[in-house]
Amino acid sequence: MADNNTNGAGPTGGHGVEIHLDEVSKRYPGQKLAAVESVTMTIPAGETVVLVGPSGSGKTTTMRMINRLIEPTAGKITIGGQDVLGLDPDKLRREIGYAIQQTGLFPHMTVGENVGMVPQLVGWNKKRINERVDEMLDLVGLDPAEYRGRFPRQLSGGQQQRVGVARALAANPPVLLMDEPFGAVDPITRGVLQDELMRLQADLGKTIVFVTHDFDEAVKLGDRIAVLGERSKILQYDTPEAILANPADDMVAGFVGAGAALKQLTLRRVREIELGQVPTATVDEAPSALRERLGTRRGAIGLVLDRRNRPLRWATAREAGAVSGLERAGRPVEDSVSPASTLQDALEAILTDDDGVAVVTGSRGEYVGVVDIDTVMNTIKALREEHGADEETES
Ligand SMILES: Nc1ncnc2c1ncn2[C@@H]1O[C@H](COP(=O)(O)OP(=O)(O)OP(=O)(O)O)[C@@H](O)[C@H]1O
Repeated sequence: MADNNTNGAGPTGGHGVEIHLDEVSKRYPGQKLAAVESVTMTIPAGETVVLVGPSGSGKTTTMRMINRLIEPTAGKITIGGQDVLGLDPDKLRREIGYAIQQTGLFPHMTVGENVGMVPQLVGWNKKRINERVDEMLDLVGLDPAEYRGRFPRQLSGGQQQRVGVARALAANPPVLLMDEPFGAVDPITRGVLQDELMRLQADLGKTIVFVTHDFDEAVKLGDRIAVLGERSKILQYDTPEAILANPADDMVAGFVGAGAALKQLTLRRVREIELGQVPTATVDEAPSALRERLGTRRGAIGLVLDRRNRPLRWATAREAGAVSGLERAGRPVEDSVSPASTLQDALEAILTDDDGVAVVTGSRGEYVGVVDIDTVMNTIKALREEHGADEETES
């Protein structure tokens, strides 16, 4: 918004800009205590920052002051260096995408008219609006021909949320404010919508401020999370990894909830850790070859690979010794994970494997390495150390 996009940006416009809150407060008329008290934070350009905190902590109030749906009582807010209090509020709001749980769609307007509303307000011509509407509906996974002419009540909850996101993005704003946008849909649809938002954001690079009271949603979507306490006091503002590894205090720990260590595993990919290796042999080799590579270590297992290096079977030295051909040795490899899998997926595979090992395969299904429980435990430990958790407990 700062620079070039006042009439709706072209394809390269609309990239995120920094938002800065400087000692921003809000006291509602007639209230003794402020709803938001002296919040200072910087939301970096192009990042998704999630505000989480208990009900009534002031998340929505804080967010709505950014587009001046609520006027701050004190403090300063800048977007891309521009002081928002110096801007015309209507113009400001057209340049900031806004998506909310209740979708805010106008019931008497079609999906197309809802999505095209802001572009129309800022004066785009009809052709450009129509093209943009179709492009946006496509982007959020709704077939324009089918949905453009429908009314909101003719859509499912998840589809309405998609339209809400399409509308928020229509004028290509650099900043997107999202207030529990997926709060009203079932958990499966919610997961799908979260994935879609992440995919969109990877391409669009907006600055997104996202409010939720669901910490898992915050971990999934946030580049950073601000955990807010009463009156929007910032209890911790950091990456999901850092907050999970080392919550700043008991309040944050309580909010993070049980299973913080397990949640960390959703943030790490198999490709980021050092894989283990097991002895291998191809099906064409003699069983003795695998037996020799496995040596005499008890419980050691190896992999039989096919001619294209894809894992076929797990076998111990003894199992290799009991067959005339490796294609029948041991037991089949049931499952594998990829370098892009999360460590949580890997842990799942480890726990369901008889020998507690997950095999990792590359894009052509070829053997790359293995992950076992020790690797996963060491990763959790390293994460804790990286984020200073141990120093803290010692001091
Ligand atoms: N219009 C208003 N007038 C007076 N008080 C208000 C108004 N809007 C919000 N509040 C109060 O301000 C505080 C913060 O509310 P806010 O909606 O920002 O919290 P929140 O963290 O978004 O909560 P939730 O998760 O329940 O939506 C609450 O104590 C609320 O009662």
